[in-house]
Amino acid sequence: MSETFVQMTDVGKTIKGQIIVNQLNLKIPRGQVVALLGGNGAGKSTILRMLAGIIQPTRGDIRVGDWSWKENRRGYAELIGYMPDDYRFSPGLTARETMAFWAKLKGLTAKHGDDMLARVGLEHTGNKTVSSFSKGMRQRVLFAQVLLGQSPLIIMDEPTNGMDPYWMQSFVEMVREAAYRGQTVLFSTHQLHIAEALADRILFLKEGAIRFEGSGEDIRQQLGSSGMEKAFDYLFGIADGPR
Ligand SMILES: Nc1ncnc2c1ncn2[C@@H]1O[C@H](COP(=O)(O)OP(=O)(O)OP(=O)(O)O)[C@@H](O)[C@H]1O
Repeated sequence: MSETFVQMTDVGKTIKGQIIVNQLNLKIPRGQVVALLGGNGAGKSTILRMLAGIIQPTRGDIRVGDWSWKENRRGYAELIGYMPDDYRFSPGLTARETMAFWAKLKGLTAKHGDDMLARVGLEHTGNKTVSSFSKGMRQRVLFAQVLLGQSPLIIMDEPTNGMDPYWMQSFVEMVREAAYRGQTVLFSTHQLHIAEALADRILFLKEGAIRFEGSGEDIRQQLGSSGMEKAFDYLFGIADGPR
């Protein structure tokens, strides 16, 4: 797991004069699962959106595989599956129609869409409109979408938001399988146990910068059994930081 697949070099994002992301440097090897943690407004979604090519950095460079977005937008986009944190589904479309649409965009058949819907346990509700689904069910549709086409890089913004414990566990297993197949995964979460269960590497963000990082094991070794909570307390300024 040594080949760098994602590289962010001196990446910054300023919006309306406010620095949102500050000189971010990050290398992610192929097949690594990385969790982004941080309080509200820490910059997680902004970083994920820049990586997904939805917004552009104000400065610095982002490369995924052989491409940067500036050099080859199409080549770059083809490497990426993105699960946004808020997605407005087309009101009249069923889950199957929605998946068929996304499958077509990726050059796949409607059958691929159906198969993926079954993987997230929604085969029996596929003919209902997605707008009638609960939050957790909508998240599972979005997760099915991100798994379509086995993109080399999967980017997910708070993917387990609203998922019940059973589907959180299934989510963890499916993401692990994806990483085992060599897909690289970057996701944000507020759920410390999901980050610990899933990520090879956890990045703690504050004010658009990485303040602390390591594996779940590293964090426990440095900070004891409640290491994740301690690191989080540090982020919120409640305790002294990890040294
Ligand atoms: N388009 C925008 N216009 C103005 N400010 C923005 C814009 N996008 C992001 N911001 C600001 O950037 C900061 C980081 O936002 P971001 O959504 O990246 O945080 P986050 O870590 O994902 O937060 P949360 O955990 O609440 O989802 C916030 O202060 C936010 O208000």
